[in-house]
Amino acid sequence: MAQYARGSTVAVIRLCNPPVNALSRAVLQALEDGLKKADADPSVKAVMICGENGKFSAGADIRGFSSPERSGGALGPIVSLIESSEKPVVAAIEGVALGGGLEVALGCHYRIAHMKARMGLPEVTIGLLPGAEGTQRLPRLIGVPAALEMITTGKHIPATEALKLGLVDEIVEENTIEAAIRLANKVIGQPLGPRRLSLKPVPKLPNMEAFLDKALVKVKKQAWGCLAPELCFQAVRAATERPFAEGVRRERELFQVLLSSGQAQALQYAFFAERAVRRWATPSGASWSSAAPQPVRKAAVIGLGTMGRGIVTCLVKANIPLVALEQDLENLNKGRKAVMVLLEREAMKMEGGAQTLDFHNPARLQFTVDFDQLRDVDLVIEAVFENMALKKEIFHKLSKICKPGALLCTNTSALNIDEIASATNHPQQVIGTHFFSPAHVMRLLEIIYGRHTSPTAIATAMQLAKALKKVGVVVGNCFGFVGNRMMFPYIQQAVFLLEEGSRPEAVDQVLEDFGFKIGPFRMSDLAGLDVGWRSRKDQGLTGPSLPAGTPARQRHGQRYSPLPDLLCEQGRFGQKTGRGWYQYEKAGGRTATPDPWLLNFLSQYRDTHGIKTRFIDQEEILERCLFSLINEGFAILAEGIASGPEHLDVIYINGYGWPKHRGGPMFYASTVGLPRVLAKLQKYSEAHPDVPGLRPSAFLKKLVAVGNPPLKEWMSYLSQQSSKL
Ligand SMILES: CCCCCCCC/C=C\C=C\CC(=O)SCCNC(=O)CCNC(=O)[C@H](O)C(C)(C)COP(=O)(O)OP(=O)(O)OC[C@H]1O[C@@H](n2cnc3c(N)ncnc32)[C@H](O)[C@@H]1OP(=O)(O)O
Repeated sequence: MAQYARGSTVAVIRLCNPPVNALSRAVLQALEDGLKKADADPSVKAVMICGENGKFSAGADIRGFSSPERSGGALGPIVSLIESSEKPVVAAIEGVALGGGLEVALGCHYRIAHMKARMGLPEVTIGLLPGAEGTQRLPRLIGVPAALEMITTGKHIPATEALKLGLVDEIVEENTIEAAIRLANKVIGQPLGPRRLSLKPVPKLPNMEAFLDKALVKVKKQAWGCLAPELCFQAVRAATERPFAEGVRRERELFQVLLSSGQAQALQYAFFAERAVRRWATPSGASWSSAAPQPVRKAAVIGLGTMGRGIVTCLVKANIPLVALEQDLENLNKGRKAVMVLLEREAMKMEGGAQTLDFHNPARLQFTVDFDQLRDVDLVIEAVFENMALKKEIFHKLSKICKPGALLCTNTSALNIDEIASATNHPQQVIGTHFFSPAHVMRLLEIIYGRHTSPTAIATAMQLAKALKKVGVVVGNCFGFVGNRMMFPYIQQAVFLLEEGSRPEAVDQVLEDFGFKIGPFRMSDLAGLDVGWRSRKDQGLTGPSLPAGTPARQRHGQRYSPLPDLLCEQGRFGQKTGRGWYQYEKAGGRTATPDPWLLNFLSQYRDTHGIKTRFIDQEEILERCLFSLINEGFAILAEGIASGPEHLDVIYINGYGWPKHRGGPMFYASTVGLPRVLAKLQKYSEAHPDVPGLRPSAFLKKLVAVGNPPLKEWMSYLSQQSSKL
C-alpha cells in the first residue's frame, strides 16, 4: 500500500509494504491513486514520495515476476505519470532505493537522500533489466559510462557516490523527510521542464561508438553465459541511439525476453534460496526461531596455512579481535607475513570507504605459539592439516584451556565432527565450519552440526557467517558433508570418462560451456591432486595399506579408477608441481595446456586394462557428471543431512562455482524434469552396474512416481523416519 497525507501545501505519499516496501500491485495502485489525488487537489502545490520505516523501496516485488499476475508491468506508466506531473515531485530516499524503487525516484523532479542510503538497479542480478524506463532515464542523468556500470553490474552505491554522480540533488545527515518537504516548498512554481529526465539528451561522449564496443567486450566477459548483462547493455545502447520513447519500447522488448528466460527464474529462485537457508532447522527440532546466538567478542584461529590465513583475514575484516596461533615460531612468522600481505591488500581495496582495517594493533590481532592465550576467547576456529589424530589432540587441549561455553569450530572438509568432538568434555560446543578457499573471498560457510552440537552453537556459527558477510548453510554430519559428498561422484564420473576414451580438456570444456568457471580437471589441478590422494590413502583405497591382490580398478566390489593415484605417484600434483591433468608453464604456473604425455599415458593405461577407447559425446559427459552429482543430492535430502534442496543449491552456487543463472543443481534437475534425470541415470547405471553413484536414489524414484512435483514440495514427500540423523 501507500499512505496519502496532505500537509498545508505538500502532499506526502508514503510507500508501505514491510519489510522493504517492495512495489506490489497494491502499492503501485495506491501510488497511482495518491498521485492523481494530489493532482486533483488545488491546495496541493507539491508532492513528496518516501518509504515507511526508513526505507524508500527495494523495487518490484520479486515474487510477482513468477506469479501469473506479474507486478512489474504497471510501473513504467506510473513513473511517467510522476514525471509529467505539473506539480514538483520530490523523492526522499532513506535506506534503499533499488530497482523499481530507484526508477520511481528517477521519475521524480528532485531527489534528496540520507547519508546512509544506498541506491542501485540490481535487476541484472535477478536476470532482468530495469524495465520501468530506468535504462533510458539513468544515462540521461548521470551519463552513459556510470549508468552502464550501475545497470550491468547491479551494484549498490552509497549516497555520497550518488551525489558525486548527480543521481541525487542533495544528501542530508538528519531528517530526510523534513529536508524533502523543505525542498518541495522551495521549488514550488519553478519550471519543471529541465527536471524531466525523459526530455534531456543523453550526454555525448567524444567517441561513443568506440566506448560502447569496448564496454560490450567487458560485459560479455563478466557475464559468463548469463543473458541479462548483455541485454542491459543493449537497452542502454538504445538510449544512446534512439529518442526516449523508442528507447523505452526497446527496453520493454528486451525485458520481455529476459522475463520469459529460464535464467531469470533461476536467479530469482537463488535470491530467495539464499534467504531461506537462514531459517535453519535440524531433524531433532532445533531451529533458528528458538535458538539464540552467543556473543563473539574475541576469537582465535589455530593454524596459519592457506585456510587459516584466509580465515584470519575474514575475522579482521569483520572487526573481531583475534588471536592467531601456530605450533612453532617458524610457522608463526611465515603465517604472520602471509596474513599481513593479505590484510594490506584488503586494506588497499577498502581505501576511501567508510571502514578501515585495524590490524597493526596487537589488542586486535595477536600472533602467538602459546595455547594459554586462548583462555578468554569466545570462539576458536581450528584450521590445521586435515588429520584426525592432530585435530583430536588440539580439541582435547582446547577443551581444557578454553573458558566454559567457548565455541570450538573445526575447519574440515570431510572429517567426522562427532569423532573430533569426542576428544573434548564439551561436545555440545563443537561444530564444523567448512570454509572454502580462498577463505576471505569465497562466500560459502558450510556449518556442520554433530550429534551433540547445541542449538546455541549452531545459532552462533550462523551469526558468525553473517558477521563475516558469508552465506552460512547448516548441514548434518556425514563424510564430505553436502558439498564434497556431491562432488565425489561428479569427479569420479569425470575420471571414468577419461578411462573410457575422453580427454581432460574435452570434459572441462563441456562443463565450462555449461557455466562452471572451471571444469573438474582444471579444478583438481588448482586444488592439488595430492589432497585427494592423501584422503584415499587414509581410507585405505590406495597406498601401502591396500591389501595385496586388490584389483587395480575395483574397491569393495565397485568400480574404482586409480588414474589420479598414478598421476600422484609420478609427482603430478597439478599447478603446484607444473604438471597434473594438464601441463603448466612452470611449477605454480596457471596456464593449463593439454599434455601429450597424458594422452600417451591414458592410451597405455587403456591398453593395460583392456579398455576399448570410444568416442564420448558432450551430452553423455554433461549428464554423467551432473546427474550423478544431483543423484547424490537426492540421497542427502532423503537422509536428512540437509533440510531442503535450496540448501544444496546455495552451497553449490556459493562454494563450487555452479552457474547461478542455472539456479543450483537441484533447481536445474527440476528444470530438466525429474523423469528425464531418472531415465538417464537408469540408462547409465545399466551400462555401468558397478558404479553406485549412477544408481538412481530411492527419493528421486519416489518423486517421479508421485508425478514430478515442483521443487518446493519435494520435502513433503519424505517421511520423518527416513532421516538417519
Ligand atoms: C507483464 C510484463 C511486464 C513488462 C514490463 C515490465 C516492467 C517492469 C517494471 C519494473 C521492474 C522492476 C524490477 C525490479 O525492481 S526487480 C527488484 C530489484 N530489487 C532488488 O533486486 C532488491 C533485492 N533486495 C535486496 O537486495 C535486499 O533484500 C535489500 C533490500 C538490500 C535488504 O537486504 P537485507 O536487509 O539483508 O534483508 P533481506 O535481503 O533479508 O530482505 C528482507 C526480506 O525482504 C525480502 N525482499 C527483499 N527485496 C525484495 C523484493 N524486491 N521483492 C520481494 N521481497 C523482497 C527478502 O526476501 C526478505 O524476506 P524473506 O527473508 O522472507 O525472504
